Amino acid sequence: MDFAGKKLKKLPLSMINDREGIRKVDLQRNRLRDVIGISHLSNLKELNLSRNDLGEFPREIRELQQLEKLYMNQNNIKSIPENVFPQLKRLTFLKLSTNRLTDLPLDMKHCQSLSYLNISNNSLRDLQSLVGLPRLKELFVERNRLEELPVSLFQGKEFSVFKASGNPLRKPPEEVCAGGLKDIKSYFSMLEDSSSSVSTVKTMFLGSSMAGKSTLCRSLKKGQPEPVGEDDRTVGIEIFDVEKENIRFLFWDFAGQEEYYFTHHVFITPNAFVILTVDLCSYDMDKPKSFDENVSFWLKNIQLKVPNSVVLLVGTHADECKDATEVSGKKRDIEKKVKEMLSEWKENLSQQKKTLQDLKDPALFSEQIDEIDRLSEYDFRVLDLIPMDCTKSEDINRLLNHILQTVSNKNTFPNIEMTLPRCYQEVEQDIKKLIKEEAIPQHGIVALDDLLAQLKDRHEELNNEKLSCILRYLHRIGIIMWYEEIPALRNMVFVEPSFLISLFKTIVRHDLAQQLEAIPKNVLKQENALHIHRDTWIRDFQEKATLTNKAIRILVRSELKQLALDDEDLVEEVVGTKERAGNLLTLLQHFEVCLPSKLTSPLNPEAKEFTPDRKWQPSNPSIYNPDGACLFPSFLSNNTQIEKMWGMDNPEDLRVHVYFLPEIPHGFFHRLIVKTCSFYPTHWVGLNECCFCSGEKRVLLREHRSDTDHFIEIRYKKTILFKPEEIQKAWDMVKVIMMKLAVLTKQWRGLCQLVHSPCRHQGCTDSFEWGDWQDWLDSSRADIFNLDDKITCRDGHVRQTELLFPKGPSVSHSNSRGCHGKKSAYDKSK
Ligand SMILES: Nc1nc2c(ncn2[C@@H]2O[C@H](COP(=O)(O)OP(=O)(O)OP(=O)(O)O)[C@@H](O)[C@H]2O)c(=O)[nH]1
Repeated sequence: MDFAGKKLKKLPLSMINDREGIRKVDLQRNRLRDVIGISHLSNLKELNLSRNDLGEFPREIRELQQLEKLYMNQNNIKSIPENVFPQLKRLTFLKLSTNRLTDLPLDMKHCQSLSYLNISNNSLRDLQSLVGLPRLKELFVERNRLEELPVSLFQGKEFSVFKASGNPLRKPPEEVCAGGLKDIKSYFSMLEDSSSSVSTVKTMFLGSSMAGKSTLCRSLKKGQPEPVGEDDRTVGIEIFDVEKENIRFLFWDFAGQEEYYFTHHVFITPNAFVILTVDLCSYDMDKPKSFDENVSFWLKNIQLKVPNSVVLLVGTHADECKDATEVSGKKRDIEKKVKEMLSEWKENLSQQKKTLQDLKDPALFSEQIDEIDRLSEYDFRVLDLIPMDCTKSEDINRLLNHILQTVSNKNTFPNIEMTLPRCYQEVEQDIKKLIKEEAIPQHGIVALDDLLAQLKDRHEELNNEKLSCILRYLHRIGIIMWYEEIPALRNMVFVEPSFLISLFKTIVRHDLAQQLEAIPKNVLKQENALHIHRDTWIRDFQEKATLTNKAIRILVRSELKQLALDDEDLVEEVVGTKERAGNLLTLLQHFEVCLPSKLTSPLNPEAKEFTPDRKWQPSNPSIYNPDGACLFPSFLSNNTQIEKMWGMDNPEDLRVHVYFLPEIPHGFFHRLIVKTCSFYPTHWVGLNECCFCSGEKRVLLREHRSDTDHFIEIRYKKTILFKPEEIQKAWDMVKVIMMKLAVLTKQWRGLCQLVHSPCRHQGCTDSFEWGDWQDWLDSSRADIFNLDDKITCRDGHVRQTELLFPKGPSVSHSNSRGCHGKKSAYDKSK
């Protein structure tokens, strides 16, 4: 029986009276506060009570002895009485996520058949009640308040899924849990031998160029002022390992110049302490731009990426201000503007939620409303500004004490202290020793098998699985880099991250044109290049943001030479050979920093022959071309090429607008381009536009940023779309882009999106809002179009619906449903 979204406050009588017949009831998205009478349905097997207003777990449910599946997610349940679950002997599936549970009943372990349990998004501190559930296979406990997981939960147990992210975990630390079940089990088994408690804090120094980040890092490490020359700009990122009062700090000093922003994103990770450095002397209270560039830009980017960060504001150059009054005035001004910014962000979210809830049928937007709720719950904290003079010892010490105090506060940093098996630290130290003893090359690039073998020599008790688990942990906290998820790099470990970062720096740097200019003649010769080639490389880079693979090879080679590391094998490893791309490009592409520019690769002799009427198999489009080039979209400065290739916009183009809340993160659009263009080899890229082709089909992506709205426009060029198959093809292409967009969005946890189709009438500003569009992305079914369906916008323009939004197979197309502007278009529930 389907009673979903009927605004019910009580169970419908028709349902209760049909006592024995009902097997399955869907009551989701109503306003139920109780379910009195539910026990009459003695044969009920599936009950969906999600998204209601239940404040208590209804005891009556224990009478439903045939119940197999129970959905109680998204209510306000605070506690569950005893003696319910032992009665539900057939219950296999229980979803209790997004409630207010602080405890679970002790007798929960007697729910004998339970195999799926989701209790994510509650306030649970303890999972002891789950120990002993005999059939549990899938367990979700994300975003609770768990500090420890009971070891007995995993003993003799074969979970197929276990998810625990978003908890202040210390035992095992979140970085271990992120490795999955195997890593958790390995961790506990290694913990049995011996353990120790360690406190590690990754501390990220961010802020505009010349603010004083490097000065702070070096001075804090030394415990006294350490001047940095004005021309000693940080390139990329520098890492410092600093131990103070038994707390290990990993200082990450991020370069402040704009050219580096788009690679920083990769290294801004959760569970870190952020120090945002602002030059107080050059800060101008009367110019909003000054606050935007020096404070708000950084805060927004941190908040979008890691929305539960703790940020400490540090105001440097205080000694260069006129007097103490100027310093305190600027401190107050920055703090006030930050507060306004944060409350504006909260207000925007609640306004957006209200807009969705005020729609005629808010149930169609329930997932989007949940997303907004999720964002509102994040606690992004910005601590008061500490003014200082980095050239003064007492200021450095004052800051150091303040940092120590802040990270030791359990309310601010609940999980810096963690319990680790002793071998975790031993393996880390052994890796350092291996480098020192030259058993691992100085650059730290080592084959996984080799590293495992060497570590095993020192730790007979650890097998490969356990060692890999430790390596994964070290990667997650930033001590080594091991990109297991990239097939080409799976067997490669970078035990010296600073070396890898220094390779990044050879290409991603503010003075790249000068670097190219400085390539000496003899080096050019080695690559069979002439001076005139070098001039073209510089021009191509400045005008088209492309850098040829030859130039990349030369730059990296000379960087390696400078580091006294120019052995040929390493060069091959890093910069590649004629047959394959090196590690560096693989990584840059993996992080969506660049993409191979226009394919001019030679014909592939392995390619399948084309036979008419048979589906054609393209040859490998990602073949590496040593004479090719890389395009860095972030370095582009105009859209000239796109304007030529795309031509004029036409109101009849099929259009989708993806709105970003609170805004499009810096670098997002270019990453989307890299992701999408690697899929469509024929493409043109510009500053905030990109256009690509697939056969006759042509699509444009365009980024719009204004003071009020940020959105990405997807535009499918007007073609005559008559037949459902043609329309389907157009939507398929849009779908591919939106899928890439959704994948990318996962990297920014503080982000949510709304999708609109603008009215197709020239000059009309009305638009239609899509319902829970993620369902469309997830579904593999073809959309079904009824070409007679019409929809009317607020301004009275009547349009066929199939060119406004894709539809699920049985969407109601009736105009009488009142699909006017800003109403749901894609109805997932139908
Ligand atoms: N007088 C004074 N000089 C400072 C202070 N802090 C930093 N400086 C100087 O300002 C200059 C820039 O400092 P850096 O630490 O290199 O700045 P940064 O933020 O790391 O800059 P990027 O590397 O470009 O990101 C250096 O010459 C420092 O010595 C301060 O509080 N007072």
